[in-house]
Amino acid sequence: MFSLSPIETTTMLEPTPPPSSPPPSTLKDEVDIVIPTIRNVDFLEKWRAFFEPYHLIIVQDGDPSKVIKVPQGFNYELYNRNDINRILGSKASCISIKDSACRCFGFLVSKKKYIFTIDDDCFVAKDPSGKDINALEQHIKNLATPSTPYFFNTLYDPYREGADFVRGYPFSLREGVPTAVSHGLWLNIADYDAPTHLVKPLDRNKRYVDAVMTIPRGALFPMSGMNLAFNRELIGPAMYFGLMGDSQPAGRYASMWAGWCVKVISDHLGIGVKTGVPYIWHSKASNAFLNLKRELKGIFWQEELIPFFQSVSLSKECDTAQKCYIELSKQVRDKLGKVDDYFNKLSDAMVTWIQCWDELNPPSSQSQSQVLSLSLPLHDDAAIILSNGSA
Ligand SMILES: O=c1ccn([C@@H]2O[C@H](COP(=O)(O)OP(=O)(O)O[C@H]3O[C@@H](CO)[C@H](O)[C@H]3O)[C@@H](O)[C@H]2O)c(=O)[nH]1
Ligand SMILES: [Mn+2]
Repeated sequence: MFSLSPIETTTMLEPTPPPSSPPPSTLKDEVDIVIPTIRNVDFLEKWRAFFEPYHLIIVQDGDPSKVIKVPQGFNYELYNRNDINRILGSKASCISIKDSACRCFGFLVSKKKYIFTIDDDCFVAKDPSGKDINALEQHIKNLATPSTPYFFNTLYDPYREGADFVRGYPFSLREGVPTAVSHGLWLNIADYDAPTHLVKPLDRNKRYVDAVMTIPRGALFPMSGMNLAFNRELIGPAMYFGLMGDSQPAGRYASMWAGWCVKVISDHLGIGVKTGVPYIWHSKASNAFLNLKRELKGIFWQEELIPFFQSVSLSKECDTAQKCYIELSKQVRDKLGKVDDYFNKLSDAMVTWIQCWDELNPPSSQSQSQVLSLSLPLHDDAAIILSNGSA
């Protein structure tokens, strides 16, 4: 068994004026904010009004002897590489080094229902009216309301204020399904790949689209870890960010890999993935030339990975995210191992990740719901799709 003892846990050091609208106490106890960092986390000062009531899990990448300065008044745990090695032992090899993928260690050690993960160069954005966007609050709203993966609502998220299901939307599908993931977006520097950044270095995203939509069942999407929230109890075991960075052939595909696994598993379990608001302000692009080197293999591999994920089918016995993930890891080895030996290693790392997950989150502590047996009054078409078990 692992023993968790982060090198630093701080409590509120000095009374600070409460944020304008403090979260309900229950909610504050249901969310961990996970931040991967290889620098300081001064950016938290800009988020204080929204983040201070919450617990932070800071995953320090790079040199563990470097002291990461955290602004006073935040309640946080900080884990560096020494902690990861101490807590996971030989299994620590599944947590990437020198890549933002290390953030998934924070998902592993959290005990909360919801995770919000954000990069340390992401700041509070303003909506078109000039109001600061409380990204965390919007993510929780997205996660707390159902998704509609089986039938697209053209007025987008029907559960948002001022919206609803449009005419022709089957009433048998209006209950929706639980939401596993809320994928937020970015103003200023969008999460582009290196080639796009290289050819469009001056591109800045100024377009604020006030919409949230469920990504339809069967559709994949390129998940970014920059501004992301999820229900840890529903899909946490599938949120592994893979083997990236140091001594790995690819980098900067961590969140995409996780997103493809999460989406096929969410489709199988009958839970939803939303994308859209909230926006954050992404302040800087990392070095596009270095990123091109890191991404190169991934750019070629993804042309083989997408057909693989589009063809994934999971057995009916897979009624939890863990079981789905283990079955998926076998398919990765069988079908992607021939693309590159890296995928055999990744398949093993997926199994190691689940072992870590189960050891740090023993079933008694997990209120992970078994697959949501689709008790929905399903429309015939959707029922037919489901009975084929096709993703
Ligand atoms: O070796 C590293 C490098 C970075 N980090 C931390 O990860 C995030 C993202 O880093 P950064 O903002 O420098 O890179 P971006 O290109 O803007 O990030 C996007 O690409 C993905 C990188 O793989 C990332 O998920 C996307 O958001 C920061 O918090 C860095 O401090 C790290 O931990 N280790
Ligand atoms: Mn960034």
